[in-house]
Amino acid sequence: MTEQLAVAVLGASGRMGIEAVKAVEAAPDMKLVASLGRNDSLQTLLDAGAKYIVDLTVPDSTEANVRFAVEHGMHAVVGTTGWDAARLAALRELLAGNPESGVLIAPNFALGSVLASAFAAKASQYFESVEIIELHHPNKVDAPSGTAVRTAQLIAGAREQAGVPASPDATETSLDGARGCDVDGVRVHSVRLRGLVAHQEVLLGGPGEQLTIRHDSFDRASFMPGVLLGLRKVAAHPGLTVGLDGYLDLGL
Ligand SMILES: NC(=O)C1=CN([C@@H]2O[C@H](COP(=O)(O)OP(=O)(O)OC[C@H]3O[C@@H](n4cnc5c(N)ncnc54)[C@H](O)[C@@H]3O)[C@@H](O)[C@H]2O)C=CC1
Ligand SMILES: O=C(O)C1=N[C@H](C(=O)O)C[C@H](O)C1
Repeated sequence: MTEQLAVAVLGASGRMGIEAVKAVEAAPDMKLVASLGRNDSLQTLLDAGAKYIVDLTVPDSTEANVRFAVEHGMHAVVGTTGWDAARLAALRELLAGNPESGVLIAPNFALGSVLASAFAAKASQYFESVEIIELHHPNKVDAPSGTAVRTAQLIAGAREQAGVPASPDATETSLDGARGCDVDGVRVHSVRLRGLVAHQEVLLGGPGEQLTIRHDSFDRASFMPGVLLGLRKVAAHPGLTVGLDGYLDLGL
């Protein structure tokens, strides 16, 4: 039998961390060597012999955690939000000096969500208007969601490449926030509602028609196959990969 992957979960007491601990423990090709909470020292990773980390913490912590992992020769699978362009650029630079390590920053681990974002980007080249509505549980600390930001960036890139002009919008006066926020020219609206987990709709409008591409995560179990896939693939992809689609052959 091949050697088991020595995995540490950071944020292990959180909503996602609890699921990830269970998923790694149940995976025959993995061994959970450490589970870290907010007050645990990163030194624990070295003492436990971790070779892979799964980061499911908070935007304020994730950058330092990944930096530590890379500087100590580990691979990192990261679901935490907050990886803006400046943070990604700093990480790329760090990885250039540590070329053995692989890092996956995955805004969403659910396969359906990854597909929905890719389909939306493709479809957005053929519609005049596009807007995103993301809907989440009310305990979420960041808005808009990382998934919505990523989806908007993919859409903006696809439309720019296809030469599609900005979505029409005649708004002259509005209350603050009424038109959501602007991510690379795409309007994103955030809903926080008790009972929800993680959901997103991309609305695409053309003359006399609308296409809606919707994905729903009803349970955090939906994210676990993607976490395990990321762990199995990350070492074979040194450097930085943004989006689980980087490990999939979507052919879109
Ligand atoms: N990529 C994906 O598919 C998904 C990503 N997320 C993202 O994952 C992150 C976590 O989400 P939840 O589990 O819902 O949040 P949560 O708030 O339930 O859990 C975060 C946990 O991290 C802990 N923590 C904070 N700093 C830490 C540190 N330095 N070391 C270790 N633990 C630390 C907190 O005490 C807390 O227990 C968020 O950024 C969320 O947006 C959530 C769901 C899916
Ligand atoms: O906080 C969450 O719950 C989620 N966070 C990620 C995001 O911000 O996109 C992924 C998923 O939407 C759930």
